[in-house]
Amino acid sequence: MKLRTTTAPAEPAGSESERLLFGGPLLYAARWADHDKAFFEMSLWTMAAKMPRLVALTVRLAWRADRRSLWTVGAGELARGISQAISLIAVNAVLATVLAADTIGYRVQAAIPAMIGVAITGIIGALATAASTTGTGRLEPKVERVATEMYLARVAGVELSAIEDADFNRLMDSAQYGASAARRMVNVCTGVVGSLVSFVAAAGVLTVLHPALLPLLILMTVPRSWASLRNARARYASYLKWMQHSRAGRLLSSTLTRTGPAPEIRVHDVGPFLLHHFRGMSEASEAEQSRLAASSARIRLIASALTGIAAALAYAALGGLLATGVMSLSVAGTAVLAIRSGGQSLTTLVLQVNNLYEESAYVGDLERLFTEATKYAIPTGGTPVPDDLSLIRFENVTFHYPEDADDPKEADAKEQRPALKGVTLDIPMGKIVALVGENGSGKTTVSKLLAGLYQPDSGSIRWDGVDARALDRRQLWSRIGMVSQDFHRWPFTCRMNIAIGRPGRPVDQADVEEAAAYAGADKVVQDLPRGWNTLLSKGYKGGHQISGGQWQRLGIARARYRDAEILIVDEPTSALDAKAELEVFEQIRKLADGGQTVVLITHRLASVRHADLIHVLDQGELAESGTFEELLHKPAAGVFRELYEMQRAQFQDTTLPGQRKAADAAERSNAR
Ligand SMILES: Nc1ncnc2c1ncn2[C@@H]1O[C@H](COP(=O)(O)OP(=O)(O)OP(=O)(O)O)[C@@H](O)[C@H]1O
Repeated sequence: MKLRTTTAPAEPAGSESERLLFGGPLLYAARWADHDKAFFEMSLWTMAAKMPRLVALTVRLAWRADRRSLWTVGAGELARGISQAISLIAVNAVLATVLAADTIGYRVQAAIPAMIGVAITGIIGALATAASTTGTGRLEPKVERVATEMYLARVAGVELSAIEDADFNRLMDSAQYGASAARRMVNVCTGVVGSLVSFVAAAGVLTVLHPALLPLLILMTVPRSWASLRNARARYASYLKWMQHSRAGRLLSSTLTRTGPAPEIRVHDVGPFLLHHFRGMSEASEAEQSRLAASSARIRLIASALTGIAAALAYAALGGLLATGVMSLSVAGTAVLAIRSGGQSLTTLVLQVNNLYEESAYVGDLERLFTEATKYAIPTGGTPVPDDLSLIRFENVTFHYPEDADDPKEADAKEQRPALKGVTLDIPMGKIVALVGENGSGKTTVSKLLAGLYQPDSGSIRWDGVDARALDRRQLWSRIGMVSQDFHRWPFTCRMNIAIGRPGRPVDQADVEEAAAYAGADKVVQDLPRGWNTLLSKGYKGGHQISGGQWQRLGIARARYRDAEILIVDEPTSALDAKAELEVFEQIRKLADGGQTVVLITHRLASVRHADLIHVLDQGELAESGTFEELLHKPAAGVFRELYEMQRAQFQDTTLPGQRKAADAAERSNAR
């Protein structure tokens, strides 16, 4: 049985702003893209089969978050339903006594115990509802927190290759809504349990009163249930269709309020332009909202008319039963009450089940992320890293970056070039090893493989003969400090930006200051308004911004503070002034004197003069290796010498004030 026969919503044509700014209907990875089709093609049975698992996941999350509150909610809902059933039976007793053939005084007196029963069950029902509401209120934020923590822990524990994988990325994107959906599911599940218990209570009472009444109750609720299902599905279909559009609208508004683009928005006067398109995109989705509201009103109107007809049928049947003497007046009165309360419960139940399904799609993504994250999880344990390490060797290492699987046709058409191909090189401990080569030659890739962030496709990286794949990865990382090209600028205090190099230990101010002095970051701190406590993020109160070169000094200080055996520095001086650059290279040289291994990636070839070993990479392959002198004085000029000559020529061409280039002078004398 299909819930709906129509297919998934067609691709949106896109608003004018969307076309102008984003080149047509947006190509973002839609977080619903994976399950929109599933939703629309899903039969009621598949849907019913899938839901218990997702409800169980939510219950497990709730159990983990706060089992006491979970018990409270369960017991509260059960008590509410039971009190409702007893209340109906008591009402029946009251009516039977009041309508019996006797004096009014006697009848009222006789009905008092049943009336007390109605009052007590009412009080119990109210208390149970209050307990359930309090429990749900306590559970909801905790479930969201537990689900978010699990999500974050799983994501933090996967390999870097998974984080860069397009499919996993899409899953991370959609699953991030799973935690808030799990929170809402707690409420919805409570609603389902509550309305189910209420419905069962009313249906039970009705069946006892007369078996023919139950189908009448169901008949009365069918139109309203149909309408609510239909409207919810229309809302959802519209949501799918317009999701990327709304996301783009939010992108525009957030761009206007973020600090990063703020200078350009002002200088280039982009504000009114963005506002104009924000309005354009909002108006397009407002039109969709109006269409939805009108269609929903229409459906409700039809449902109300059908409910009216069904109610008339039900009451006519009730009248028939009364007229034929099959049912007494008191039973008919109770039946009316039971039909009303059962009808309400059933409508709520259908609505809540519908909500449950909507939310469970998001929770399903969260569940899928948990499964996928386990597949890509960084292995725990392994061979201990040798204590007195003497050599790391890359043996015939070939490596491709994970491909973007978005367009397999494109991927097939263009055989991906490996980032590294058959690279064999040595990194002796306690030395300075430089990696040089042109842009894209594979230097950073070598450093990332060395740091255990990726594993080679073929070949191996051996730490004193042990394949790095077998090593305990956490231990391996504890030996490595890294200042990558795009090292993170933490939006924390200046002190924390250095101390985060050793996050597992308490902050040691003396070590922080030593590391800062080492990297020349002490001068940066002196100029900060609140010294070490200055928050290095402009968007917050007291936040302060520092220059790219100042950040770089902090990055180097952070790696120094980490005090790891192997320090990888990728373009450490790109943002430094000439004086600071000389200082940093001098400090790096001293590190090796102290026994630390430094793997230095740089384009400034003059700076690798003091390296013990230079590896030159060219298009992912090792072109040559040697010391600075060896590489410059090879009989046949290699890549290194070529690059070095080019850099040297740039400086020789530079004319200082009061000097004239030789060529210039020759030209002028010729002209004379
Ligand atoms: N995360 C990544 N995903 C896919 N390809 C990548 C990734 N990082 C680098 N590459 C590709 O791998 C190749 C080697 O890049 P790598 O960053 O190692 O070069 P590099 O020598 O460090 O360059 P540069 O001097 O510009 O920093 C390049 O072709 C690059 O496009």
